[in-house]
Amino acid sequence: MSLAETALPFTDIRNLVKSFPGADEAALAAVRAREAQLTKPAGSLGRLEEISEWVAAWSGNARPKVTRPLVAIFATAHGIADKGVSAYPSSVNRQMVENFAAGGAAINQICRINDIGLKVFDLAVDIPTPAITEEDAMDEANCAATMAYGMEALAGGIDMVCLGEMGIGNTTVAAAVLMALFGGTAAEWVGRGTGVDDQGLVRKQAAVEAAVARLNGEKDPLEILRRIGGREIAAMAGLIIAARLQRVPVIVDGFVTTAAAAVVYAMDPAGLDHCLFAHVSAEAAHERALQIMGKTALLNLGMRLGEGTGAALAAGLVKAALEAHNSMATFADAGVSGKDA
Ligand SMILES: Cc1cc2ncn([C@H]3O[C@H](COP(=O)(O)O)[C@@H](O)[C@H]3O)c2cc1C
Ligand SMILES: O=C(O)c1cccnc1
Repeated sequence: MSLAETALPFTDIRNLVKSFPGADEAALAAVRAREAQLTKPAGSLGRLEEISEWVAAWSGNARPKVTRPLVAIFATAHGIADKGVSAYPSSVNRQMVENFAAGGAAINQICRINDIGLKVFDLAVDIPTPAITEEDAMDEANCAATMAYGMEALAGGIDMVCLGEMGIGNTTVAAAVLMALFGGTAAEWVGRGTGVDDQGLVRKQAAVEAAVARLNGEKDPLEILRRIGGREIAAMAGLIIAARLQRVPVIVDGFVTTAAAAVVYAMDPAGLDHCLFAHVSAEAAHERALQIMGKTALLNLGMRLGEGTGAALAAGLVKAALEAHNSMATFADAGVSGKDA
């Protein structure tokens, strides 16, 4: 299918968000009932128990399983990268796409060890979107088409999806989107990304301020995404929306993927209930975004890579949680004494 055929205008996307299903309460209750029977002290698997409940609630399976997990990496280029806001050049984007294909990136190793599929989606990786300090990144048709393209990552029976991205300059774009959505100052949203020096940080802050100023107070989340976002952020926002409708749990990675999630959150504060936040990135403002949305990340490993690496690590824990839930013996099966028996 061509992008033009799959393109949705923003009104259609708003309607999709309005039709979001809630949690599957029956599946959730079934998991809680089984959890209570398993041979361990009640609650002793901590957040692993919550993970089993979360997969059940959002996949609609009383015996939650993940058999086809995928890391979807959206790769693109940003005009803003030419303004000295990243420690690396945009040529890295295509080189990393080739590295993903050759199996040489960090994400390849984490996917292999956790038996997770990996697909890279090329969002015109050699054609940067205009610098958001000066021009809108996308027009509506393009932004909606890119969101629709992101939705296609669920094709082929994917039953859990991890968000990943590659796009030099995208921590600047993510900071601009988050500031426009949630307020605050550029200094509060900007961090060192790939490792910019102090002067780079000042340039980044100025770029975020200029991009947000261009919006003249625009608060519509899709307009913010279109005007000062980027293609990978649009595709990931689309994927989060499609996953909710198709009952596929989503694992959000770090700062950049959280900016995509924040667009959906701003449209519907319950719209991320099917998303697990994998880790707190070392990118300073990530924790701030999580706090605003009331999310508690699973891991804190000091990582600041992107590519979906944190999400893929969390996916390994999800698999472990589900294996424990589904394969442990019950007190009755194993003849183990229950509490105070
Ligand atoms: C070799 C390399 C591999 C990467 N993999 C992810 N990123 C990460 O760094 C970029 C964002 O940081 P900034 O906003 O500072 O450019 C994104 O491409 C992100 O995915 C990488 C960056 C580099 C250099
Ligand atoms: O947390 C992230 O997503 C991140 C941080 C630094 C560079 N790229 C991505």
